Amino acid sequence: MSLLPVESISALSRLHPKPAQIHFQYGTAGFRTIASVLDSVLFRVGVLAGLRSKKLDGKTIGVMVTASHNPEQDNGVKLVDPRGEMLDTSWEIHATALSNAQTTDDFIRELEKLVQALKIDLSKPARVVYARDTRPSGASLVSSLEDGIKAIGAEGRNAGATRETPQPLTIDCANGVGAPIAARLVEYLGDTCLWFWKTPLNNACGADYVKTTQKLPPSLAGRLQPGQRGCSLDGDADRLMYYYLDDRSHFHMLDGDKITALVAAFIVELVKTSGLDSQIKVGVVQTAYANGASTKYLSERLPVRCVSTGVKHLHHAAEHYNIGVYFEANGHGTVLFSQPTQDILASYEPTTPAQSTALEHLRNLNQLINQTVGDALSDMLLVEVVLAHKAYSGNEWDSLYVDLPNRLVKVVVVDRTQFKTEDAERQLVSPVGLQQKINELVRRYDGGRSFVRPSGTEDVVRVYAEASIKTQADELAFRVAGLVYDESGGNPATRPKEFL
Ligand SMILES: CC(=O)N[C@H]1[C@@H](OP(=O)(O)O)O[C@H](CO)[C@@H](O)[C@@H]1O
Ligand SMILES: [Mg+2]
Repeated sequence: MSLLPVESISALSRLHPKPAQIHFQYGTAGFRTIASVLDSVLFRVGVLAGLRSKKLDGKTIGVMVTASHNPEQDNGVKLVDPRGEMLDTSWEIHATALSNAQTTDDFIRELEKLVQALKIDLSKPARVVYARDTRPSGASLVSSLEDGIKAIGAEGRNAGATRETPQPLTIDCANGVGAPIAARLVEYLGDTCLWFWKTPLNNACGADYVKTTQKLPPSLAGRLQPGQRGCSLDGDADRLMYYYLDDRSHFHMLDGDKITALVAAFIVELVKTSGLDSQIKVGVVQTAYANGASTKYLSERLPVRCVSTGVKHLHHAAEHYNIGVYFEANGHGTVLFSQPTQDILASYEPTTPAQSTALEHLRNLNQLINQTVGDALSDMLLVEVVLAHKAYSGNEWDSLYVDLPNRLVKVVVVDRTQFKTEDAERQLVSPVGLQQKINELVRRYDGGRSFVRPSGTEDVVRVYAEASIKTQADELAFRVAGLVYDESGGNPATRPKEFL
């Protein structure tokens, strides 16, 4: 049987001496008093939480540092048992006794008595999760608590690491139909949440500008601060692109693939936590234009299907899942909850507080998301909700996976109808033999992937290429573009000079 780690407890306990002549009491809602006298209490609560967890075979004990509605100069701490209920009342007396031991030696003696009386097996693991409210005294009290958790050798997790007050989201609607609506949204949310920036109509702004140039709309330069999130809608407000500037003011784009990853991972987590994972299957639909790194990230977490370009294909495929998430890389998309899934969410009875919270979040998402595709403002609210829940900054969101370098090239050909594809547009079947030549090229590039398809909206053929480094992605794209041009009877005199 392990012994109490007396040395580590003594050493750390001396850093948190009990003030003389104060009697503490674990009351209705734990210890609560003027914050300036609570240092030793927090340390000792950390040790006690570890012991309680060991007594319960390593189940997680919660510690909340708060004085609720009391004045700012007060603070307090309460313990929470593994299922979210308040500390078993039979332990309150131990908390009171430990908190009133005058010296470190007295404290150790009290601990030894407790371990013996309750037959606590000290070799068991211990886990403590903690958080605090917004009181100015909270940070230092949490660090006293952390010393206590450390002293007893428990594993601690700070669940209250709050996202620093996020800067407002700046929204560029390309001065299109989203603009008057966004202006009204600011009236509701206030300009601490949202800034609406009037940009010129579809001129060097909007989702398409951001996606194709991978640059900040010039009209936002100097406005968007490092770390701040921005987003651009297109003129008819059915596409959404996010971005942020890092500490060195470098621009980072968060496109439809990043939105899919953020939202799908969040929904999968909620379904699992709610206990509904055997009944509700979440899936993703992408097109061949989805970045290969996003497909890899998503495939490790949930089923992913690839379909032909265009929301009509994505939407119908998403309907086959219980919850289907789809965004084209260029920012069109939504999330669909099937009717049977909505019924399950309405009638399901959770059995734990964690299940109940996750269920509530799923019900709210079902309400928030406009499941009729084409509402970028609803998509924007969805992204903001997930970021707030995960306490993610743009940078953390961006780090879910690292995009593979890629290049999209348009090729003007004599007759684009001769280009025919299969396998969700990833294989050319006509002109005959061209796909094989593309495959031979792709094989020469590390992480290479390329496909060719006729555009359904412009008189061009599109070439997409990816590779593990940017120069190689560009080179592969221009080689394939050259091949497409030559093989489809392009005039050598007008061959674009960048084609290889
Ligand atoms: C590579 C690309 O961005 N293609 C776009 C574009 O289709 P094309 O068939 O590639 O022209 O316009 C569609 C309609 O807006 C959009 O759904 C699709 O994502
Ligand atoms: Mg549009």
